[in-house]
Formats: sequence, C-alpha cells, structure tokens
Amino acid sequence: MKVTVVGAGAVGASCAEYIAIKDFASEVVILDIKEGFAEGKAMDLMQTASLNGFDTKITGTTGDYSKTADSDIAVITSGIPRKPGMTREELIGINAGIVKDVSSNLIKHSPNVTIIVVSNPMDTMTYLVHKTTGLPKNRIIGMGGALDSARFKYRLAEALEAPISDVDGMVIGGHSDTGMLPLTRLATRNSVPVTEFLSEDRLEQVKEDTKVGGATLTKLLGTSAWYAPGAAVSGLVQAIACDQKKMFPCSTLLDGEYGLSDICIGAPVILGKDGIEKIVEIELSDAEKAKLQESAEGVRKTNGLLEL
Ligand SMILES: NC(=O)C1=CN([C@@H]2O[C@H](COP(=O)(O)OP(=O)(O)OC[C@H]3O[C@@H](n4cnc5c(N)ncnc54)[C@H](O)[C@@H]3O)[C@@H](O)[C@H]2O)C=CC1
Ligand SMILES: O=C([O-])CC(=O)C(=O)O
Repeated sequence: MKVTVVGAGAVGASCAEYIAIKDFASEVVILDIKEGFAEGKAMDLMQTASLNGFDTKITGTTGDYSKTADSDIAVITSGIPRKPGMTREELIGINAGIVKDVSSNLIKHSPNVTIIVVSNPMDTMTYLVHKTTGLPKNRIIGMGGALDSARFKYRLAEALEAPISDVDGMVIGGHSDTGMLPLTRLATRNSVPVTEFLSEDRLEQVKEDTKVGGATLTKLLGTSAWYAPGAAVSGLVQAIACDQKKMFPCSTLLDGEYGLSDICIGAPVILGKDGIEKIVEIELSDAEKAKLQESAEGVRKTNGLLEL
C-alpha cells in the first residue's frame, strides 16, 4: 500500500506521522515544492521509526511526481492555511490553482489513485477535483466531517463532563464556520441521547463551539490546526487501505441524495477498498433538512468562484 501526501507543511507532516505510527502502509511519499522541505520532514519522521516502532518507509521529494508513481491513495494538503480573522473561503484564489495542478500531476503517475482532498475551502476543492480530473466519484473524497465530528465529541464530552470514549456524534454539511451541521439530536452517551443530559441552551453552545472549532484554533495558533486534521486524514486513509467499511462523514459528490446534486458536501459514507463504497442517507428532521440546504447554498456560492 503506497500513500502519497502532497504538502509537507503542518497538516501533511502530521498526517504522514499518524499513518506511519499506525503501521498499515508499506510506503509514504511526501511531496512539496519548497526545496528540500519534504525530504527533511521524511528524514525526521524516519528517525522516529525505531522510537515509535513502525516499518512504514517514508521518503520525501521536491516536486518529482515520478516518485509518487502507482500510489493507491493520495492526500492533497498543499496550499495556504488561513490566518486569524479569515474564512476558509478566502483561500480559494490561491488554493484552486494549486489543487488543480497537483491533482492532474498525481493522476499522470497514478491513474488508479484515490484522492483525499484536505486543502481549503475543502468542499469546493473536492468539487474542483471532480470537475477537472474525470476520476470516478467514489475515488474523490473530501476530509472535513471526520475532523468536525471529533471536535463535536470533544465539546460534547466537555459539556457532559464525561470521557470522550463515552460519546458519539456526527457533523454533516459544509466544512465552513457557518455551514456545519452538528447532529445533536442523534448524539449519544453510551447509547443514551445527549438530550437526556444537556439543556437545549447547553447543546446550542456545543453546536456553536463545534462550528467555529477551526477558527478558534486559528486564533490561538496564528495559523490553522494540524494534529486533529492529520489524525482525521489518517483515519480515512486506514479505512480505505484496510478495507474497513467504516462510516465517516466526508465531502462527496451527491447525485440526488439529501435532495442535492452536482455538489460536494459532507454526508455519511462507507469507506473501504473502493473509496466511497456507499453514501448513507439518514432521515433528517425538517429543521436539519433546511440547515443542510442552507449549507449547500453556501458551498454553491463558493463553487461559483471557480474558473471551470
Ligand atoms: N479540510 C480540513 O479539515 C483542513 C484543511 N486544512 C487546509 O490544509 C491546507 C494546508 O494547511 P497547513 O498544512 O497548515 O499549511 P502549511 O502552509 O503548513 O503547508 C502547506 C504546504 O503546501 C506546500 N505547497 C504549496 N503549493 C504546493 C504545490 N503546488 N505543490 C506541492 N506543495 C505545495 C507548501 O510549500 C507548504 O509546505 C490549508 O489549505 C488548510 O486550510 C487544514 C486543516 C484542516
Ligand atoms: O480552520 C481552518 O482553516 C482549517 C480547517 O479546516 C480546520 O481546522 O477545520
């Protein structure tokens, strides 16, 4: 199993590290355009192998896509992150060109690759990869909901004063400060709906804290987060590499599901060896349906800025 990670920055390196530590891939190639950067990150990570006990071979390259040839999975993290006060959508001007260029180079050397898009604005970047590569839709996956759901569980556990392992919950919709839809109605603590334990006001606070999870960290760090994003990507990569048939909310091209078409947005999917093997349609309340439509309108507005 060969995995390429494009972008050796904060998220790319974190993602490569978690993939290596989980020790399911034979090879990880990191590619960046900054001279020597990916080689340096790869060497540093390889020097953790004896300490962390993994056998994954990590190599780095400055822009040489021939080194990525025959990758099974490629993760795109190349592009600029936001600074405090910015939205993810503001990154489109620079990141669209990068993502388009990177995905076409990847496919030249790995025609059967499954691509996981991380660069922001992620739903629009995932749509761009669909529009420009011609890869089948099951092999283009946007990472956002897995991260947002992890943040949702963190906030739920905080409100419940419970360990995170007690808590389950999912976030669907667009990966944006306003478009996320944390499904509080379906969240549970050991199978018991969290609505049994938390007031409506407290749940509303959990929802709002979850939606601005990325912005909160960006304000604290001066750039956007990387540990949880890297861990979330590694979870998707592992589910595909190990054919786990796990369910994650991912940005996927919808074709009528949830009443939406010609848009990539977060919905629950089953991930296995064929990438997105199924889009799971869950019954939403009328209020949730309306929120999802609103979220989709936001994503479509950003998609409208693409030069296709
Ligand atoms: N979908 C999600 O949940 C998340 C998305 N992100 C996004 O991921 C992206 C990366 O974030 P960070 O790693 O923090 O940024 P970073 O600045 O640390 O790393 C980005 C790397 O991309 C490289 N790069 C730029 N153009 C390239 C090209 N054409 N080919 C190869 N490499 C290129 C840069 O040299 C840099 O090393 C941002 O757009 C950020 O908004 C970040 C966190 C979560
Ligand atoms: O907040 C950002 O810009 C990066 C990101 O998507 C996240 O951490 O959720």
